[in-house]
Parts: sequence; structure tokens; C-alpha cells
Amino acid sequence: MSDALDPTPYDALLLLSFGGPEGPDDVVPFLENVTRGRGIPKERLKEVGQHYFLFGGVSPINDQNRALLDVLRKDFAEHGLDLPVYWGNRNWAPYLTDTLREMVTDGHRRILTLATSAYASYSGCRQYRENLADSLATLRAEGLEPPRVDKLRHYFNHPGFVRPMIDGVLTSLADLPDDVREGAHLAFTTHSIPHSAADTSGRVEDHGDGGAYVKEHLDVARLIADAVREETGVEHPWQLVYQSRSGAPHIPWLEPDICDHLEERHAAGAPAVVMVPIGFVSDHMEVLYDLDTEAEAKAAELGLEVRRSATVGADPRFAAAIRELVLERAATENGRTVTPCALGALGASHDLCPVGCCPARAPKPAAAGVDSPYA
Ligand SMILES: CC1=C(CCC(=O)O)c2cc3nc(cc4[nH]c(cc5[nH]c(cc1n2)c(C)c5CCC(=O)O)c(CCC(=O)O)c4C)C(CCC(=O)O)=C3C
Ligand SMILES: [Fe+2]
Repeated sequence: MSDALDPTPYDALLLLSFGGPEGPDDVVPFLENVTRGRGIPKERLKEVGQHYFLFGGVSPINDQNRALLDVLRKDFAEHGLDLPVYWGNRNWAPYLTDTLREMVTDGHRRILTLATSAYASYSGCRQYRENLADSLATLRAEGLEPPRVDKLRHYFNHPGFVRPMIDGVLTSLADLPDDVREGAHLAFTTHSIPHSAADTSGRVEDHGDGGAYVKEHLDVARLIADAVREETGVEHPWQLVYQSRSGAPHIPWLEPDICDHLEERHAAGAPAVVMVPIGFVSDHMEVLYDLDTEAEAKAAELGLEVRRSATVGADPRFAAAIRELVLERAATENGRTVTPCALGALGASHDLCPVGCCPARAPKPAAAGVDSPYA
């Protein structure tokens, strides 16, 4: 026998992501998939379409996911973890339903899912679970026996997610001109969501006042700010801010927006700001457009020095973290007691979303939770 790592009961890993257009002709159908039935103003869709056209109609997210698949497969092979890795998306090819069908056809019955969203929220968690339930229902309607699908816990506070971001901030600080480095502020940024979605994010006991979504982001921001202070000996002022807002103007979403924040920091005398996109796992369009294009232009207009620190992307430490999370969950499923790995004040997130976690406005079946209609 070798000392191969044992992922049983799991027989495959599914990388589940958002999806994005791969060329100009894909942009409008992609946006229709994303916004089906969600009342996003037409003006906003036209604007978001333009962001994609600026980049040739290609979202960076697909190549990011391909890079992550490569590094995961390499890490698993190097560590003797025999677990095939598949990839499916919510909004564009390869579509989740097609990937799940392929997995079933290949004989997989116990699937563990890695979603490319690290935090609790309807958009980042339950919506993916609803997509899984929809796809399983489709397979059942086709006469296939649905596999059992579980989902890895939220990994926002896993060292393999946090440490690469700490290094990213240190690199961005080092890249600033000497005369502004010490006074630089840190703007930790994530996707804005409606107050109503934030306040009901996470478990019922986390609801209210920004919910688990805000608590989790604040915990990661504090961890990074503390580590940066320890490393540099400088206390950089920091704040959690938001970006990529959509929805009707009269509905409250999390604020301040990164661009307003840059203006406000500049007016308050900050010489430089490092934008730290802790809400994003890789360089999505939100990062390349909303930060690197729009926020950078705002900073240039203000004459404010800004840098944008790296997302985790395909960092080998992130791949190693996923391997550890897979083995941790496999051990738990096998009835072994494990100490889950997590930094910060909140502790490891739950394995199985409880009833009432990140509720939808209109209840729909969701897989991979306590209330899953699938075993
Ligand atoms: C919390 C969160 C994440 C992080 C978790 C995760 O990663 O899953 C995320 C990720 C992403 N969101 C993305 C794209 C879009 N999100 C939209 C709309 C919305 N997102 C929301 C929230 C989130 N979104 C919300 C509350 C809306 C409003 C309406 C709705 O509830 O649907 C729209 C519609 C137009 C617009 O309003 O912008 C688009 C095009 C892409 C792909 C980017 C690329 O191509 O690189 C990614 C990774
Ligand atoms: Fe989004």
C-alpha cells in the first residue's frame, strides 16, 4: 500500500463557478442568463455589456478557472490524492447540468463541490445550491439517478486563502512610491449586495446588521491588516468598502462604494490607497473593470496613488487549501473527529447549510444543505 490520501466517500470534485462570455456574440446571451427574472435595470445591463466589450467580449473568469483546474489537478497528483476534478458553471458553458450529466455517466455517485465564492450570501452560496438542485432535477427527469452532491464549507478564513492576499498587500505596498507608502490606507473591497440580502446572510443566528456576509469580510480584513502591521511595523488605516452595485437606486445596497471611498480618503489627506479585493477569488471582470479600470481612473483624476493587490487565483497555496478541505470533509463524513483549519475570530464555517441559511426571496429547492430534497 502507498500512503495515498483517501477522499472516500467522495469520488469526484466539481469546480462550480459563475461562467462568463468567451467572445462578443456571447455577451448578451450571458447577461440574459445571469439576470433572468431579477429585475436588473436595462441601463445597467447595457453598461455591464460594455465592460465585457472593452475586453473583446471575453470574461477573464474562464481562463482563471482553467488555471485553477490545472493547479488543483497538479496538487492532487503530487500528493497522491486520486480524485478527478470537473468544471461546471451557473451562467455559461461548460454548463453545470452538462458537467453533472458527464460525471454521472462516468460513474460518480458522491460529488464534492468547490464553489468559487468564499463567503456566505444568497448570491455566493444558496444560489449555487439552487442551481445544483435544478441540475439534479433535470438529470432525474432524463431518467438518470441523481448523485449525492455536497459542498465544501466557506473558506474565507482558511490560511490558504488569506495568506496569499497578505503577500499581495505587501507587494502592493512595496510597489508604492517611498514618500506615500507609510501613509497608505487599505481599502478591503467586495461585491455590494442589497442590505436585505446582507442582513439575512449566513445562519439564522447570524442575521441582522450585515449578517454573516459583513462579519466574514470584516474578519478577513482584520486578519490581513494585522498581518501587514506585524510585517511592516506600520499601522495602515483600513476600511471595508463595496463595489459593482446594480439594482434600482431606491433599494439600499452595502456602501460606501470604492470610488466614493477614494474621493473621501483623498479629501481626508490619505496619500495612497491599496485596494484589496478580498471578496473575489480571482481576477473577475469586477476586478479588471470596476477596480483596475473605473477606480483607477477615479484615482488618476484625484491625483491619488492607488495599487490593486492580487486575488488568490491559482496560487498553489490555495490548491493545497482545497486539498486539505476535501480531506477534512471526507474525514468528517467518515465519522472521524477533525479540527477544521481556520484563522480569525469566527471559526470554521458549517459543512452543511442549515435551514434558513441565506434565504431566497422566493423559496426554491436547494441541494447540499440540511433541507436538500436530494439524499
Ligand atoms: C456576492 C456576489 C458575488 C461573489 C460571489 C461569487 O463569486 O459568486 C458575485 C460574483 C460575480 N458576479 C458576476 C457577474 C455579474 N453579477 C451580476 C449581478 C449581481 N451579482 C451579485 C452578487 C455577487 N456577484 C448581485 C447581488 C447581483 C445583482 C443581481 C443578482 O442577484 O443577480 C451581473 C448582472 C449585471 C450587474 O448588475 O452587474 C453580472 C454580469 C461574476 C462574473 C464576472 C466575470 O465575468 O468575470 C462574478 C464572479
Ligand atoms: Fe455578481
